[in-house]
Amino acid sequence: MVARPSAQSTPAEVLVLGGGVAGLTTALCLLRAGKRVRVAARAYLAGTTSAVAAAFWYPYRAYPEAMVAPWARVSYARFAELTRATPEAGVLRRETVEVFPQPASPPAWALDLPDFETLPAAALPPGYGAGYRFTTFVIETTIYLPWLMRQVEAAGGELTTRAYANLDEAVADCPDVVDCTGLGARELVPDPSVYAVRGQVVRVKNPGLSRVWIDEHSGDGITYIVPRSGDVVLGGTADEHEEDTTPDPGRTPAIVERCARLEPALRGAEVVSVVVGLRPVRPTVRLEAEARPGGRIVHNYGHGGAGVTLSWGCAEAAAQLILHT
Ligand SMILES: Cc1cc2nc3c(=O)[nH]c(=O)nc-3n(C[C@H](O)[C@H](O)[C@H](O)COP(=O)(O)OP(=O)(O)OC[C@H]3O[C@@H](n4cnc5c(N)ncnc54)[C@H](O)[C@@H]3O)c2cc1C
Repeated sequence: MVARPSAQSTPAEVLVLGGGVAGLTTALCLLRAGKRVRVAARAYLAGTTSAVAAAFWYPYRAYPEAMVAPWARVSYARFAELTRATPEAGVLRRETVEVFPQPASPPAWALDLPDFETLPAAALPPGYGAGYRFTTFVIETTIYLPWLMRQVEAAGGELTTRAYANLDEAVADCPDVVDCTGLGARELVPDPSVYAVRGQVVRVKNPGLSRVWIDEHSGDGITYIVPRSGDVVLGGTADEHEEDTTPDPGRTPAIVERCARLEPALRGAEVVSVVVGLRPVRPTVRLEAEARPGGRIVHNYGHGGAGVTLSWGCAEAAAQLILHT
């Protein structure tokens, strides 16, 4: 599926750097708009953060909120379409309950979700002071990322494996570049404001669950339960500036226990795998065009803990910058 760079008969009009969810979605938007596109990435699939993501629609650790909400809304609509018309993409519609230890105001992104509702106190698990219910989408990355790659190729895009040392090298290859390199942007751009927030998740066999749970605020670590078709992703951790991608077996029991307090059926569930990824966090998502000698770069990176959630909104905005500036 993925080729080394080759001499193309017709050179690409846009070079997309990055083969994670940001790069592949951006490439697809550009191809659908009629551009000839080459994707170049150091790694695809299991070599990306995108493959580790839980990956449910939920704006988490991505800024500024005023931009994140509209980008997330676009993705919400695209994922809804995929569940309706494209089951092979691996996107599941899921009821979600988010709980809080204290009373809480709804976030800005929640206000125009079609079925967002505040839970009555009687519907909350013991010890919680507030909660919401809404529909989210779970993106099964083991299915969705290969599906995106197939879509890119079917639309005429080329997927190549190559690590670029800097952006001038990329512009020398193609004057229009979209930079979707996630944490890699720190060295490539270079952009020292991008940093890693390490996340460890535990995948267990699904004992028959379908509801997503989120508890971000109970004080003993972010907790989420994300049922997929064959397993459940249990999270998690959020370790600022930590970059060791080796799973820490010492943290797995605490993750499972926190989740089992919300869904007792998880107690004793068989662990399938434990994986770690590095969220590409930045004070704000970088989505803008930058002129460089001989060409221009559209940046689309720094999506933090919400790169899947923002993928379609940011990809469409990045494609617009290429098409109309
Ligand atoms: C544990 C965990 C759980 C998460 N859960 C969720 C969730 O539930 N929902 C959600 O929305 N988000 C979630 N996220 C966040 C999400 O995974 C990221 O925001 C998203 O994957 C970032 O996508 P990306 O394409 O920008 O980066 P990546 O997936 O890391 O892709 C970057 C690409 O750039 C390439 N690259 C880098 N440098 C270079 C270079 N110099 N030359 C060429 N190629 C280069 C890489 O090889 C790779 O192909 C989670 C993250 C973690 C770690």
